[in-house]
Amino acid sequence: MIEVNDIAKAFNGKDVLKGITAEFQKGETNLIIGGSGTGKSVLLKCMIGLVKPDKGNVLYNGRDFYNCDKETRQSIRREMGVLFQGGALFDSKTVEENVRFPLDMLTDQSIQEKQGRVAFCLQRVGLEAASKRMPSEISGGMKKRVGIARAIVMNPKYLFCDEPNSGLDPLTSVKIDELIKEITEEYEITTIIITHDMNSVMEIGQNIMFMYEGAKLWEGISADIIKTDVPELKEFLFSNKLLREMQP
Ligand SMILES: Nc1ncnc2c1ncn2[C@@H]1O[C@H](COP(=O)(O)OP(=O)(O)OP(=O)(O)O)[C@@H](O)[C@H]1O
Repeated sequence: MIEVNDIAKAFNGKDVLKGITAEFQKGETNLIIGGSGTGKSVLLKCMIGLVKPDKGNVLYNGRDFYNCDKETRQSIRREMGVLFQGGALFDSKTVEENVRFPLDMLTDQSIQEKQGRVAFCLQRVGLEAASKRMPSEISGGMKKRVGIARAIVMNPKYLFCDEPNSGLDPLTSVKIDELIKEITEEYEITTIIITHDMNSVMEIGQNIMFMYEGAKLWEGISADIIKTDVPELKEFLFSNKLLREMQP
């Protein structure tokens, strides 16, 4: 479980996060939704240590990420997997080398152990046949799969995905969502996904948090979201024509 307590952050005097408190459960796909510029990415960066919050704390299974010793912080970091927007693959490395990269950087495993783990992860995302290809030779959906394989190669307890569906067609998006949800449940990972994709909200929104101007305005499950009374959330949701037609 990840607990975020009263996280605040300002840039150049502008409050970007205004005291966010939330819990994200193990084995669930936790979604963070909201319009552009509402602070979703900054919150995620505060959680993974890329941006230091001005106030508040983040607890990883009770361990306070910003108020712990160096060794504890290092071990929490090793328990995190991140799927970056756009995949962030190294163009000059093969699929297999991209997935192996965290193992090369962070472990002293033998080459056989690393190859075994990489083969397992590539097989898990259905890409074993593409291991020797270069990123330029594979599709956008396959690149996301490589990103997922790399994000899970260290066997993470926590998985962070920044807009995993961006740039994908609807069918491929659904497949990526399903893969992330399956992996989350199978390995009991606490997964946090930033998304704009309303299909993801409805299909894999086991816990959804809606942000507006740096604050949390709503949280709940997908079955309840379209019954919301929060005007800002209604406006966000029902800008989507399909959902407008489903509006109760
Ligand atoms: N390093 C930074 N320095 C200054 N301002 C920043 C920095 N990072 C983010 N911001 C500002 O913080 C606000 C929130 O940005 P953030 O990227 O979290 O939005 P978002 O909700 O993820 O939006 P989107 O959905 O468009 O990605 C924006 O106004 C952005 O310009």
